[in-house]
Amino acid sequence: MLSLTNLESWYGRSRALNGISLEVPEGKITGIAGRNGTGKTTLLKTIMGLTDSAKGVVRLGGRDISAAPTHMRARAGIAYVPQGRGIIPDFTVRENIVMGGFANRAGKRAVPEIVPELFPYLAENMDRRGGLLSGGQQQQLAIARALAAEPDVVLLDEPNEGIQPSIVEDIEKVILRMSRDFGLTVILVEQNIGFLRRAASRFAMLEKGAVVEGGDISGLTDAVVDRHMTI
Ligand SMILES: Nc1ncnc2c1ncn2[C@@H]1O[C@H](COP(=O)(O)OP(=O)(O)OP(=O)(O)O)[C@@H](O)[C@H]1O
Repeated sequence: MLSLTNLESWYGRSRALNGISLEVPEGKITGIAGRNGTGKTTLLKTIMGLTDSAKGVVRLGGRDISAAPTHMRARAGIAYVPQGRGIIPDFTVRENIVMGGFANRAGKRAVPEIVPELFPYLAENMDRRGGLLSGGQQQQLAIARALAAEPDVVLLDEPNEGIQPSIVEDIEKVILRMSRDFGLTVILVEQNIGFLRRAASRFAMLEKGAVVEGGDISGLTDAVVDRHMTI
């Protein structure tokens, strides 16, 4: 279980999270929603220790990792798939995936066995340069790289943003399988409310760096969406 208590987070002197507390159930998908600029990405970055400074407590399986540097959080079992994917264009598909193995607790530096089943395109194009892949294929690559760490928790930041519709469905299936078949705990930042309702068991709606609504996914009603997401 990942548990966040009173998280505050800063970029320089500007505070972007204002005391977020969230219990993230194990093996389930927790959805994070909210308008642009409300702190969704910052929440994921703060869990990874990637903002300039932070306060509050991040616990993973009961262990307080709030003071741990990013690579130790990765080693503790949290993998981050950032918005914009962050793949290395000059590395091959294989090299990009294996890079994720730096945080593998069993010391494995390999393409996970599950990759061919989840991502047939990647399996068939292991020697292709990452930069030659389409946006959707790069998103798949970023997820495969996260899985190379064999994490317990995966943080996904708008995995379907800017991706051609034909691949969106494939990526959604993979996200669902992460929790249903592999028992991974997932935090999913997602603007597509339909997918959030299908995939997540719990949600948190953010406004100005704070949780304004949250709980069981059944509480993510049209009224809540209208109140906090329409512009
Ligand atoms: N690197 C940064 N330096 C300074 N301020 C930042 C930085 N990144 C984000 N912010 C600010 O922090 C606040 C939260 O931004 P964040 O990116 O977390 O929002 P978001 O909900 O993920 O938005 P989006 O949907 O646009 O990705 C915003 O006010 C934003 O301007």
